Amino acid sequence: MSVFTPLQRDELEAFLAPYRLGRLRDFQGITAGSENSNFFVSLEQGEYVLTLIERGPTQDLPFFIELLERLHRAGLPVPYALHSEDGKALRELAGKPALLQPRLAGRHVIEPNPHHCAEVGRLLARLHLATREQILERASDRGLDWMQEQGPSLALNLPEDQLPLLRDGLAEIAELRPKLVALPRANLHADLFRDNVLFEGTHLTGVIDFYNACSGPMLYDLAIAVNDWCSHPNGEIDPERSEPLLAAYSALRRFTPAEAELWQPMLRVACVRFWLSRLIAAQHFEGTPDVQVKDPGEFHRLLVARQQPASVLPFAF
Ligand SMILES: Nc1ncnc2c1ncn2[C@@H]1O[C@H](COP(=O)(O)OP(=O)(O)O)[C@@H](O)[C@H]1O
Ligand SMILES: N[C@@H](CCOP(=O)(O)O)C(=O)O
Repeated sequence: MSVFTPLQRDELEAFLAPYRLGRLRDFQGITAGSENSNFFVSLEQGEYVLTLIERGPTQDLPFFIELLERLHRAGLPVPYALHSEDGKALRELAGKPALLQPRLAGRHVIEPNPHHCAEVGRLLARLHLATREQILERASDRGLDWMQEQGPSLALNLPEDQLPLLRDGLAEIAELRPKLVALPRANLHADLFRDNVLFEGTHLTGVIDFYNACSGPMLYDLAIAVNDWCSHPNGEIDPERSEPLLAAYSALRRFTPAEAELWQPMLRVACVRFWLSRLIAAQHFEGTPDVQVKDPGEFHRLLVARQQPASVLPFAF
């Protein structure tokens, strides 16, 4: 999104003082993103990102802080909350929960090639391996139950010809639910889209926006990533990108036969999840200045394409 909560220089200076990072040189709101208000903050001692949390239950913020701290300690290129001089990682600014994090280098890649995709596969495997032995439990607030709750009312506003697809998607989720939740679990990013990853060349330098992170089946993270990183504009999966992503992942963690069996349905579950959340965002924010609204139709196209077998999980090697 965008900046939902504008900041004045003097209130920002007062907020930053306890980090002891020198004087404020400059700051600017970040227009990318869709959930929170983010600002690039330039201080004498370096470059930072300030996030004001705009959505979601604030009782979950310690989860995000602990997860990122753990991933940072495991050597993953993630932001993590800096502590002020009185030891606080989570503070408040303009009435919102606020975090100050180091600014990661790199840029978003809009048209990824097979090398970028392999990096994304490796990163996901590292994230899962770093957490699966000691999972920090958090149910997604946009998980399977949420889809079943939201789907029917959102369906009411869909064009007639899109309805059956959503209805069938929700029915499949209900039917497969016991199998999906029994898949191998870890902590998930659960939103690993291109606009949440930074690259320098083909080297992955940062993963951001962990506010959908949760515990759940690792395969779901793969499905979310493949849908976004490896799809043609018509929604079909491009094997030249999906195969390197899945191969790089499985070189670090082998897929199980149950994961291979559920791969196609999981790709559809991930389509339904983001189709619904984009429909909600479009309802709330369409036409609002400075707010980026992503096209729900993209996930309709992807879900249409995922009705045919789309890609194979390399579980055998
Ligand atoms: N730690 C960071 N380092 C560098 N850039 C960042 C960092 N955090 C956020 N950004 C920038 O801010 C933008 C929005 O951040 P994001 O977390 O995706 O927002 P939202 O929570 O609103 O979806 C990103 O696209 C990226 O350009
Ligand atoms: N990356 C998603 C937006 C994040 O999902 P949300 O449920 O937190 O809005 C997208 O591209 O739709």
